[in-house]
Amino acid sequence: MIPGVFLIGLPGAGKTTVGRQLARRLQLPFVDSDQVIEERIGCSIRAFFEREGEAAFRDIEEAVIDELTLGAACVLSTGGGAVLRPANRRRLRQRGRVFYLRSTPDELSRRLRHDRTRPLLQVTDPLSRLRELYAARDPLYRETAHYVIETGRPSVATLVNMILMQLELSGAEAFPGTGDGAASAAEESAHRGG
Ligand SMILES: Nc1ncnc2c1ncn2[C@@H]1O[C@H](COP(=O)(O)OP(=O)(O)OP(=O)(O)O)[C@@H](O)[C@H]1O
Ligand SMILES: O=C(O)C1=C[C@@H](O)[C@@H](O)[C@H](O)C1
Ligand SMILES: [Mg+2]
Repeated sequence: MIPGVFLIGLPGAGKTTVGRQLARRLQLPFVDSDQVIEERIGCSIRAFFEREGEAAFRDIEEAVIDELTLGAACVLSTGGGAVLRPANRRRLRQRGRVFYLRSTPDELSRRLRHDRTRPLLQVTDPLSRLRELYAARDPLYRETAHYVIETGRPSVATLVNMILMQLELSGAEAFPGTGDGAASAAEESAHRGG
C-alpha cells in the first residue's frame, strides 16, 4: 500500500512547490492543509489570524490534519506551524512518510522578500522573525520527520527526485515515477532525521 507523503518545514521551504510536482510523479492527489483550512473558514488564513487569533487557527489546523492524514494516500503540504502541536507531530509521523524541507532563515527571507501572504512574516524585520521561528521549530521538524531534505542548492526537480529515491530506498515499491537515475543525489543529500 502506498503511504501518504507529508511535507513539513518553515514558510517558504517549498512544501507547496515541491509537493505539487511530487504528487504528479507519484500519481497521488496533492493536498495543501492551508488551502483546506481556507475553504473551511471561508476567508484567508491571514484574515482569520487577525480576527480570531492564532489559537483558534491551530484548533482548526489540528482537526484538518487529523482528517487528512487518515484519509486516502496523498502528498500533503502542511502549514509551517503544524508541528507546534504534539498531536500533529504524532499523527504525521505515525500515518505516513514525513519529509522536512530544511532551509536557512536567510534563504527563506530571500525567497519570500516580495511575498505579502504569510501572516507571521508581516513584520518590519522578517529575517529576524524567520530566525526565531527556525530556532523554535527546527527541533520539532526534526523530531517529526523521517527524512531531512536540505533545500539550499538543488532545484525543485532535483528535490522531487531526492524524495522519490528516499521512498524507493525505504521499500515503497509500489511508488511509480522513481528509478530515473537520481539515486546518488538522494543518497548524498538526504539524511535520516530521527
Ligand atoms: N528549492 C527551491 N529553490 C528556490 N526557490 C524555491 C524552492 N522551493 C520553493 N521556492 C520558491 O520559494 C517560494 C515559496 O515556496 P512555497 O510556496 O512552495 O513554500 P511553502 O513551504 O509552501 O510555504 P508556506 O508554508 O508559506 O505555504 C516560491 O516562490 C517558490 O517558487
Ligand atoms: O508558520 C506558521 O505558523 C504558519 C504557516 C502557514 O503555512 C499557515 O499555516 C499559517 O499562516 C501559519
Ligand atoms: Mg505552501
